Amino acid sequence: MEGPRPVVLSGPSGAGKSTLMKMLLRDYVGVFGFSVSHTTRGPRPGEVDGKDYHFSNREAMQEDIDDGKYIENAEFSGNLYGTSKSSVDDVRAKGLICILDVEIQGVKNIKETDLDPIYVSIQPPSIEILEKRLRDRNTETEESLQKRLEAARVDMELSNEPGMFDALIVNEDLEEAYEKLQSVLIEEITKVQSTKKERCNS
Ligand SMILES: Nc1ncnc2c1ncn2[C@@H]1O[C@H](COP(=O)(O)OP(=O)(O)OP(=O)(O)O)[C@@H](O)[C@H]1O
Ligand SMILES: Nc1nc2c(ncn2[C@@H]2O[C@H](COP(=O)(O)O)[C@@H](O)[C@H]2O)c(=O)[nH]1
Repeated sequence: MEGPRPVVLSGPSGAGKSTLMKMLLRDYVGVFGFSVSHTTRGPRPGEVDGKDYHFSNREAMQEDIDDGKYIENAEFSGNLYGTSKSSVDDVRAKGLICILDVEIQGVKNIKETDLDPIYVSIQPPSIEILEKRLRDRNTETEESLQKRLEAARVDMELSNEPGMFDALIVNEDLEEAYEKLQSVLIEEITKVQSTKKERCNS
């Protein structure tokens, strides 16, 4: 498909991916679009079906995975997560930079496809700070928090492998991390903004 390159945002749960992505969507209306994933985990308070996730069940998701409707899928902390082809196509068809928020197995799976995104890893300053952020977010049970911290340790190691990511951003100060993220994506942002301007002027 023609158009701007998608962006894969990855990194440990609690590192700040959603926070940074929401900042991009807020500041660049008509430039970015979020690929809404499917998951078997239950919604958190305030999460909206079809906006934050397509909340599903394992049987339905597995059937669609088997039917080839997903670009990638992975098991994370006891739940199934996946990116459907239609979620990405819907965003790309509008000429927007499609943002995919996926864990590390999803990154590896996407590398086997022809999507050709920009790969960005958002990392916490330390595992201790990550734990504090996850606890303060108040979304996890002790069991799921421990699973996420274990997955975070694996992620923090794998993310440093050469060639895994185009950019690694440590999210210590939020504004500084956001500045870095914008600078990594500036070429694609400018492309979309120029196309929009040309359309307005013609
Ligand atoms: N730079 C920062 N300093 C302090 N707190 C932060 C920072 N960035 C994000 N947070 C907070 O940390 C928590 C985790 O952030 P967020 O939910 O964006 O992480 P995430 O990577 O999207 O997690 P998940 O993968 O579980 O969805 C949130 O409560 C958020 O407000
Ligand atoms: N491989 C995929 N990973 C995904 C997808 N959507 C989200 N995620 C990742 O799951 C964890 C947990 O998310 P949470 O919302 O339960 O906190 C996080 O690391 C996300 O990046 C997906 O479609 N595929």
